[in-house]
Amino acid sequence: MRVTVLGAGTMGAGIAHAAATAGHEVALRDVEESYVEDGIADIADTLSEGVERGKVEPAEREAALDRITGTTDLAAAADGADLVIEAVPEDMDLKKDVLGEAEGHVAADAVLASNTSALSVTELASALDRPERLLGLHFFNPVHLMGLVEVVVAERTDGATLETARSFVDSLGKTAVEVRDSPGFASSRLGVALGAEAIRMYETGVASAADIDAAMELGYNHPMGPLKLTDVVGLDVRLDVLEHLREELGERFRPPQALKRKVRAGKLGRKTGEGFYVWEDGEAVRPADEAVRPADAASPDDDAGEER
Ligand SMILES: NC(=O)c1ccc[n+]([C@@H]2O[C@H](COP(=O)([O-])OP(=O)(O)OC[C@H]3O[C@@H](n4cnc5c(N)ncnc54)[C@H](O)[C@@H]3O)[C@@H](O)[C@H]2O)c1
Repeated sequence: MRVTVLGAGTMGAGIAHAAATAGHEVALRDVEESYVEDGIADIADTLSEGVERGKVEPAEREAALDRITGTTDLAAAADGADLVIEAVPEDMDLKKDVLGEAEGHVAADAVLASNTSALSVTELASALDRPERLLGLHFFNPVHLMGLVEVVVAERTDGATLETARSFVDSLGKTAVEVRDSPGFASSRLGVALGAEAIRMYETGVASAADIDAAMELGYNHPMGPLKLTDVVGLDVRLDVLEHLREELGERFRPPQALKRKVRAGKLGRKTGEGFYVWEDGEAVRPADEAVRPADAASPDDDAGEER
């Protein structure tokens, strides 16, 4: 398959890596030459780590890199594409423009896909002449290690588009879950619901951060507890998702006060060195053990009058 990836950032480079490793010809496009080069350098580094760990044969690394062509030229990138996946920043207007422009360069039966985390794929499709050819392909970071892809079926996605997308996901050795286009899809909606409840338990003093996480890790075999995972994802990212889901789905997604307070204080988790844990060299070294303020100890249902 000829696959065009738009955006050579974290996710675009990861998707290009996964597709090339699976034997697809990949065109990777970004707006600046240096961004394209950085994306390809990241893929080369990740493949080198795989070789060092004995997971990737040196010849496989070379073959995968040979299958990737970097460019800033959209027409060249989209030429002959069977599948175009956009992984540009999470902005509705930008994504509509990028998909609309790409549609003008591909055959009528090419499939278009968005890696959006949360935007409505149905709304993205409204910008296209052939909305039935668009769906969501929601990859997870780091793409080369994560086994899941959410296949997001928009209102007008047709069967042939879905079939092509499913066989592409299969070819990557990943598992597709099919989700109707709805806020938070399946993964983010459930993930933030668990995270938000864990934060409410933390702020009302039900248990310490470490014990809440241990309950899920040891009692439910989650590889990482919900508070530590919130630190890894970024508290600001989680807050944005909760605010979006609250708007779309209602008050059960209201962000907890402790989350808002930490974000306001710049305690965004691993990337800033503190969230629910203190982080050093990418590792959680101890719980942040912040004193719980009396206001937080009130029932989370008592803060209906809070500012937003
Ligand atoms: N980072 C994650 O963990 C994650 C996980 C799942 C989904 N996503 C989604 O994937 C998308 C990309 O996220 P990211 O983290 O890779 O962002 P990023 O900022 O790392 O990369 C985005 C890239 O797109 C490029 N770009 C901007 N305009 C472009 C255009 N017109 N054509 C081509 N490239 C263009 C930028 O220069 C940048 O290199 C977002 O929609 C995000 O919500 C991110």
